[in-house]
Amino acid sequence: MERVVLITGANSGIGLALCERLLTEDSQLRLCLACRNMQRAEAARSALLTSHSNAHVDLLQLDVGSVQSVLSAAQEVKARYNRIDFLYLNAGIMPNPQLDLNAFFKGLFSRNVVRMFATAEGILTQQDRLNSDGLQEVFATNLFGHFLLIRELEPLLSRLVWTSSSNARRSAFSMEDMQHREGRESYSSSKYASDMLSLALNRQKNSQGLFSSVICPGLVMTNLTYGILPSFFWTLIMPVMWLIRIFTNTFTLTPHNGAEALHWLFLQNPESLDPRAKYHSLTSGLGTNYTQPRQMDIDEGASDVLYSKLLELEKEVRRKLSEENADEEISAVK
Ligand SMILES: NC(=O)C1=CN([C@@H]2O[C@H](COP(=O)(O)OP(=O)(O)OC[C@H]3O[C@@H](n4cnc5c(N)ncnc54)[C@H](OP(=O)(O)O)[C@@H]3O)[C@@H](O)[C@H]2O)C=CC1
Ligand SMILES: CC(C)=CCC[C@@H](C)[C@H]1CC[C@H]2C3=C(CC[C@]12C)[C@@]1(C)CCC(=O)C[C@@H]1CC3
Repeated sequence: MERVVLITGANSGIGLALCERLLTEDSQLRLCLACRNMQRAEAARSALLTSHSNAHVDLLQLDVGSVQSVLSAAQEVKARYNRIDFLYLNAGIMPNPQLDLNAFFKGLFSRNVVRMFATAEGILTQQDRLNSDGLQEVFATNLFGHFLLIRELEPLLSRLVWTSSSNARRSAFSMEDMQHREGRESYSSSKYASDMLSLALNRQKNSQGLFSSVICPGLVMTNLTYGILPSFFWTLIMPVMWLIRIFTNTFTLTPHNGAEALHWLFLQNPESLDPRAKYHSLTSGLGTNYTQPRQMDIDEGASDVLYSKLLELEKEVRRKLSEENADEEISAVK
């Protein structure tokens, strides 16, 4: 039977590499690339069809950072498919990243140097802003848009896979400020929230046959990392990065390597997976790829609280949207 796989943020980086890997694994697959920019989505589709000429590759317009776009895209998915075998929640942003060079050089000479290279703990901040739905942009894109998509498509779904990060950190997240309006680590906070949400979804939905997993792709050269340092600089320090890889294995560096855990999960029986584990894509010093589960630092109770808060926010945004639509209808009649 033809399996249907929907991937958000599939037009570049890790998402596009995953598409390549999945088509190599199963040429009968129906892939749906859910992207906000249709020109880039078309280019990704053409690239995939060049290497897999008989592949079934569909495109879907989806801006996960916009409530209206998620709701419209979900309607379109329901009209097109009667089930989604895998939903990869991969789209993500890190706007205006700032590297704290002082902390970086201090970290280089500390006991935590390996941890710093693996997680970027203490050396990276971002500047977030409100989007047109009145939500924090990073929260809306990396977490809430995906949550809404899951809620809309729930009856069609069986497997969810989140592209999280080693940068997800408990101390960056606050339940009182889940959108991270106050701090400067919105990326870390949103990724920690996705880890929590995955656990909560497993607790609430496994009995109904829905399973969620989280992965970390390692440090990968993509548009996201080129936003932190320019691509020529990364190319310049590539020999140093290969050296660091010997000590951490988290410097996967290429999108193909970064997609290792996403691909590996595609081959696993969901019941054999650990809901409290994050599955890491790792690459050894000799260039061998493998997947390793590592326990996440999460409370089950807190994950349930986050789930309830997201349901509340969902109600609020739906109410706001229907009020706005009603206002528009009234002014159209006038
Ligand atoms: N690169 C790395 O080292 C790491 C990356 N990650 C995670 O991996 C995931 C993929 O990122 P990566 O491949 O690195 O970076 P890219 O920037 O190459 O890919 C991000 C993808 O997400 C899409 N996207 C962004 N915002 C939206 C939106 N509002 N609606 C729909 N699609 C959107 C982008 O589309 P567009 O082209 O339109 O911008 C792009 O296709 C992210 O979740 C990221 O946080 C995690 C750990 C490390
Ligand atoms: C010599 C050398 C390799 C310098 C690079 C220093 C930093 C720019 C990187 C060190 C750890 C990196 C890292 C990320 C970005 C780049 C670093 C801060 C991520 C935050 C990218 C996105 C993620 O989701 C996790 C990554 C963790 C490690």
